[in-house]
Amino acid sequence: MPAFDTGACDANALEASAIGAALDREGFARLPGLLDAATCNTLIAGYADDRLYRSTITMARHGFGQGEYRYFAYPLPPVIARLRSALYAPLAAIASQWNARIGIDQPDWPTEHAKLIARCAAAGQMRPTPLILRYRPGDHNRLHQDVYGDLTFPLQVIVQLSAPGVDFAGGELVLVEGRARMQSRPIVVPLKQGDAVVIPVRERPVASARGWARAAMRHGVATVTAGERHSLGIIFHDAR
Ligand SMILES: O=C(O)CCC(=O)C(=O)O
Ligand SMILES: [Fe+2]
Repeated sequence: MPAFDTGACDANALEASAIGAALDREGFARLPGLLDAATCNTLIAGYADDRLYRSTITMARHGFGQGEYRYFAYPLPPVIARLRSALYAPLAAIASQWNARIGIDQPDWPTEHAKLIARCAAAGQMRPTPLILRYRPGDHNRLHQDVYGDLTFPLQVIVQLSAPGVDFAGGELVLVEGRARMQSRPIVVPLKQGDAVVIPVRERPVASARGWARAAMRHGVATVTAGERHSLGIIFHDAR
């Protein structure tokens, strides 16, 4: 079993107010250097270890794009379990603020991740959603939203595990923002190895002339043109 508990996450990166401000300004918030290179490489090496996963998805079979991803099984590798609960706290504060602005999803969000998981279980959502993705040349991820049941926590995190320009080329993370009566806006998120990004799962509040409006958000990955790209997805709600 790889040594998953070596990676520390940078607590300074987890300021709710800074993350919230970046989301408001750009539609995403980068968390630079969330994982060190050794932890990224250990997670990549773990892609081959069947014992870590509950299922493997061939994206082309479902019209999701081309490539493969694997959902981690419970218990999650310690570094992922720690990241999921450490990241949740500041994001729950932002999610509650978004509720006040545009009233999405739940009336309130628990402050601890374990309580969100209990709420998911009560709604019949009991399967873990953190996943690792693997893209090879020609692979890509079509624009989508990671909704896994009625209970959808509105923010998620993606970690770039491979080194762009070294391990792979192409494969840019792309967000598309849709607003009423406007053309869609493309957003490319620049990420280095170990960087993470916080993105809205389905929508986010945007300031408009008449108060807060909703912007619909989808994300995907452009075609990988060379090498191999791995990423880690941390979704906070569990799946049906
Ligand atoms: O590979 C990526 O960067 C995107 C992964 C993704 O869609 C997700 O984590 O939800
Ligand atoms: Fe996704």
